[in-house]
Amino acid sequence: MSSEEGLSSTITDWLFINSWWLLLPFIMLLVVAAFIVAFVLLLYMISPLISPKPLKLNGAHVVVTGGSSGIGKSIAVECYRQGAFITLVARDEAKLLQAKKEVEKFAINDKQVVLCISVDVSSDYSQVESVIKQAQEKLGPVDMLVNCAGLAISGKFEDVEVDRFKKLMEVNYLGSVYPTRAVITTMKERRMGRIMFVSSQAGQIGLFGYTAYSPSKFALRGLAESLQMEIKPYNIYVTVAYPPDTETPGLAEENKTKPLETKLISETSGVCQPDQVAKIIVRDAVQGNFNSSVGPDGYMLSALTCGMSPVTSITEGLQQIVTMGLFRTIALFYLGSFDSIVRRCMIQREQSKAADKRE
Ligand SMILES: NC(=O)C1=CN([C@@H]2O[C@H](COP(=O)(O)OP(=O)(O)OC[C@H]3O[C@@H](n4cnc5c(N)ncnc54)[C@H](OP(=O)(O)O)[C@@H]3O)[C@@H](O)[C@H]2O)C=CC1
Ligand SMILES: CCCCCCCCCCCCCCCC(=O)[C@@H](N)CO
Repeated sequence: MSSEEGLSSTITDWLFINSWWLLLPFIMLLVVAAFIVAFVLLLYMISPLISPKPLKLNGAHVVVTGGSSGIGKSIAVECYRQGAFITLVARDEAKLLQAKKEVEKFAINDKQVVLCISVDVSSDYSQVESVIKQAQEKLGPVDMLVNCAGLAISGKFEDVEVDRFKKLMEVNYLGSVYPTRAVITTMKERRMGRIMFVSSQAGQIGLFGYTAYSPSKFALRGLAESLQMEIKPYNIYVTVAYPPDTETPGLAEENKTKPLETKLISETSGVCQPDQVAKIIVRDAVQGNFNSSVGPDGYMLSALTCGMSPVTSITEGLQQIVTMGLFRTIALFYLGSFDSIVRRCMIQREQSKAADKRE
């Protein structure tokens, strides 16, 4: 008996099986597992090649549209706290000045400046272009553009005035295209920059009451994906943020006319504070992440709706691969519960209408 046969018979004796061939499936499984581990390790080794270098906010020029209120103002504060120079863009001058004072409280050195510019980002491209030019002359080329100016209107499809559909596309979509168009050439020349679009969880999923709002936020994703493919070789990174309901003057205004269904469905992912949302968004933009989500529901929604969006870290890609099926399963339950909210509200409405008639 050769020593090899001796070894295999020892193993087979030990495992109480009569032929080592029976071990073959396990050996194959081990080999496959080893390959997967090696593949993942290799991916991590090349990950510095695909992840962008973080942007230094200290001394950078950050333009925030919609920076006079809510999420935009919190983003401005967060960047200012990290040493950035800020240009706030919005229409109302009084609100701009008030916001400037609030942001200035968070200075970390005496060189920092907050500039205010009053313009409607959605109406006339040449106006937007000229104010961005002014801002660049005063504070230098834009390192990061935050497109946060936006408006939310909710209501049943037939209740929303027809002109509101156009208005929302103008402010939420074109109002992001114009400032981006005004900074992109300089960014490409400098081969650096960050562009952020503030979409919404309602830009990842269409919901009752958001027939006018959701499309304007979905549009940003299409813009962001296309633009990112064009400008990645120029070292410019795009981030799309998908916040849930956030306690801002904008949300208070929207809530005045929000259908009950929309309220109940939105409650699923709760209400956030603007400072908390801003911290996450700014961190993701600095790191150059394409996707920025808030909270566990936000995380699941983003993994589930990643589609063909660019991937900015190996971990993110692996998480998407592993979790997608599971999250779709969970999503089916959510969808079922949303449908039942809508059905219950309809029945209730009809009952109260019938009661009104009887009186
Ligand atoms: N709050 C929320 O629940 C959520 C909000 N979002 C999105 O985040 C963004 C900010 O929302 P939020 O902070 O609630 O909004 P706010 O209403 O609190 O602030 C909106 C800001 O945008 C400015 N703005 C509006 N229209 C224009 C315009 N045409 N041109 C220039 N500036 C304009 C406003 O200033 P002025 O009116 O003076 O121009 C203000 O500074 C929006 O895009 C919104 O859709 C996304 C998810 C959740
Ligand atoms: C695995 C699947 C998980 C699914 C979770 C689904 C959660 C849906 C909640 C959607 C909330 C929409 C908030 C819109 C906020 C907004 O943009 C306006 N408030 C602006 O003012």
